[in-house]
Amino acid sequence: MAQISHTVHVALGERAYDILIGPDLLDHAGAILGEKFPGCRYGIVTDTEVARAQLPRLLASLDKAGLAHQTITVPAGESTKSWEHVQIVVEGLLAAKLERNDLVIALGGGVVGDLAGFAASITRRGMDFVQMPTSLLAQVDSSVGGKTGINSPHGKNLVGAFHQPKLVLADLSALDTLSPRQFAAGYAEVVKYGLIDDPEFFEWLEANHAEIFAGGPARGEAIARCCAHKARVVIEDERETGVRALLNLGHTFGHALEKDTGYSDRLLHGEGVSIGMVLAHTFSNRLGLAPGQDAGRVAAHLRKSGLPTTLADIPGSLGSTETLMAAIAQDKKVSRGALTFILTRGIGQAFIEKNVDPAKVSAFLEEMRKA
Ligand SMILES: NC(=O)c1ccc[n+]([C@@H]2O[C@H](COP(=O)([O-])OP(=O)(O)OC[C@H]3O[C@@H](n4cnc5c(N)ncnc54)[C@H](O)[C@@H]3O)[C@@H](O)[C@H]2O)c1
Ligand SMILES: O=C(O)C(=O)C[C@@H](O)[C@H](O)[C@H](O)COP(=O)(O)O
Ligand SMILES: [Zn+2]
Repeated sequence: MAQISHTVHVALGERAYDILIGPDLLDHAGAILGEKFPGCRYGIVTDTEVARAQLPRLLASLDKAGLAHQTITVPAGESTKSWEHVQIVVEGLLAAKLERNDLVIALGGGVVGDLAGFAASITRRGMDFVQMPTSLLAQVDSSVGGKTGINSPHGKNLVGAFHQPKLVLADLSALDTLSPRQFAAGYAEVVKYGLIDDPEFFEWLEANHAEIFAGGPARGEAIARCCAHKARVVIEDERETGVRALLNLGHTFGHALEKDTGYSDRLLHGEGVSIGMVLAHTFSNRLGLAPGQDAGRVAAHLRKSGLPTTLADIPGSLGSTETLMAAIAQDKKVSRGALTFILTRGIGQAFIEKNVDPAKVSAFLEEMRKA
């Protein structure tokens, strides 16, 4: 029997699903899927590193349950979120003769989840999929909420679809093979939930982050709290017409930096979010909205967790401020040409600010480059 330590329900009417969290879910995935989706065959999408570290557990459990499956393996890393790999995944699903009512499994981090989810959304005009997140980032954020897609040379996540999974299985023991740098990157998105509107959670993280990193019971609790937070927001605003934009705290800056560094190992998504959240707090302070000590406290906690917090922490040289501003101008929150930022009045008091003056953003970035 699978041990399920937490269940979070995402109540989206006919698109509702559960997030199951537990220590050994990949070993029981076959039994869980066989009962929930009788008769289905499975197209597993994973990357080279996860294929080595975690795929054998999933394959063994599907075989034990007698479920038919084919695996499509893509290269690990952010550059795999590309048109080229959408084509490879879609053609792989078709070559495996998976039918519209079969299921795609995304086994991996956010890259595999976003890519496989998008491929599922367009294959045979829409196949269902199951998220099996194996990175901390994917367990607390990307596997939940239905944003899928790829990057473009024009910007981050500019191509995609809203496509909710049918089920999320978050196996806590999968995190045992994740590198410390990747774990820390995922932790930035954990901190994000506290900074948006839950100052008590941020305080709890300050007190418990060592146990979360060490793999104690606080880890599962943190993951469940993040999923519950994200589920609440997604239920209220599935397609980001309003409050869901709060989940983008730190991302306008972060995405521009990811594009500038070529979607490479120079800056992981969570690292960009870490720097972006510090910039969002500091910018809010410069605009007279938030106390300076809050930005300092946020930066101190992220730094203590092994994350970069300043532009100078990014290895190599950055493009010009104009280049960064051009990337920011392609952000999906831009409306009628006006910039939207998630700003804050302090820890746990984020808000959506429309019509932010680009000249102020540009001057702020100039200041931060010299800091
Ligand atoms: N859809 C959303 O709502 C959403 C939310 C947040 C982030 N994202 C996206 O998610 C992506 C980042 O996700 P990520 O941080 O998981 O990156 P990732 O998918 O690249 O995974 C990180 C690295 O860790 C490896 N890995 C993953 N699980 C492992 C395991 N258990 N053992 C060993 N290695 C493992 C992967 O192979 C990869 O090299 C970005 O593209 C970001 O834009 C999407
Ligand atoms: O789910 C959301 O909504 C988020 O904004 C979560 C983010 O952590 C995530 O990085 C998301 O992919 C960013 O969305 P985007 O719309 O700015 O591409
Ligand atoms: Zn993110």
